[in-house]
Amino acid sequence: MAFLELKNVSKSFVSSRSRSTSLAVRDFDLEIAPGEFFCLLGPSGCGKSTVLTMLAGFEHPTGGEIRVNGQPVEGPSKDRCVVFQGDDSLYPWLTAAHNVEFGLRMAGMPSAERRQKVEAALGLVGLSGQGSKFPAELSGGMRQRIQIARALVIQPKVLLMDEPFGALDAQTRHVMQHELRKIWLATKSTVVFITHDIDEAILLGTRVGVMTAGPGGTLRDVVTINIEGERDRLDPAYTRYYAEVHGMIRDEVAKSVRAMAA
Ligand SMILES: Nc1ncnc2c1ncn2[C@@H]1O[C@H](COP(=O)(O)OP(=O)(O)OP(=O)(O)O)[C@@H](O)[C@H]1O
Repeated sequence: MAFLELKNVSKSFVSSRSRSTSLAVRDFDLEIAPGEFFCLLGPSGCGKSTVLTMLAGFEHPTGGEIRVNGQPVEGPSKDRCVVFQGDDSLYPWLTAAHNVEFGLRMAGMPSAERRQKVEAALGLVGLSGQGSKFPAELSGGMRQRIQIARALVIQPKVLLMDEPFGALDAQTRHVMQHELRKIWLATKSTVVFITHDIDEAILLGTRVGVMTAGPGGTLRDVVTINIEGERDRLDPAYTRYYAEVHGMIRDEVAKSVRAMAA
């Protein structure tokens, strides 16, 4: 059963200065089942973030249709939570726990229930006992985990993540990938995850979608990653998937280089 559906979706932007139109995404068709972890890869500028912002309801398709649980997406919803790259969106004047709690407070949840949920969310991201610290007292990786906890605590039906680990150093990134995989195995939320990193996509995704080069990228192929449980870069299956996806990305990058040179 499809939970997220993108049917023949296109998106054009009109420049406010020149009034010219540029195509960001074209004829994008995809169905995502509940509980999937779908990773979207593609060359820079192919339209990955545009797909995500349309799923979030921040932008509207100029063609086609997007449905979540059978309902057309008409705008943002608390059922679809977005985590962006970096940690700029935390409130610096609130503690980590109060940042995580913010959405629950806005929803009017009683304080005892809020505290319990915040503690559980901090535990899920490996930050139990760190709730009284302010963002400035935490490392970049910890701040990013607070962002993820803030999204998880409201138990959204869909978690939309746009390169959430893009700004982290390699070591922290590996730790965060491992933790996100564990969180997803425990919660089985529906996740759409944008990344540039083939390794990250294969470590995390149940399926990996590869987009064609932009401008006006579309979905080229989807690879199902059949590796259960924790994933390991030394697993021969990992290497096979890596080679398959890498081949597709290499072709697409070569096409975009040729198009730029023409
Ligand atoms: N708000 C906007 N207004 C005008 N053009 C936009 C807007 N957002 C995106 N674009 C254009 O749409 C195209 C796709 O951009 P998008 O950010 O979705 O690509 P991407 O695959 O996420 O890129 P990257 O991997 O570099 O982050 C680009 O040509 C970009 O300039």
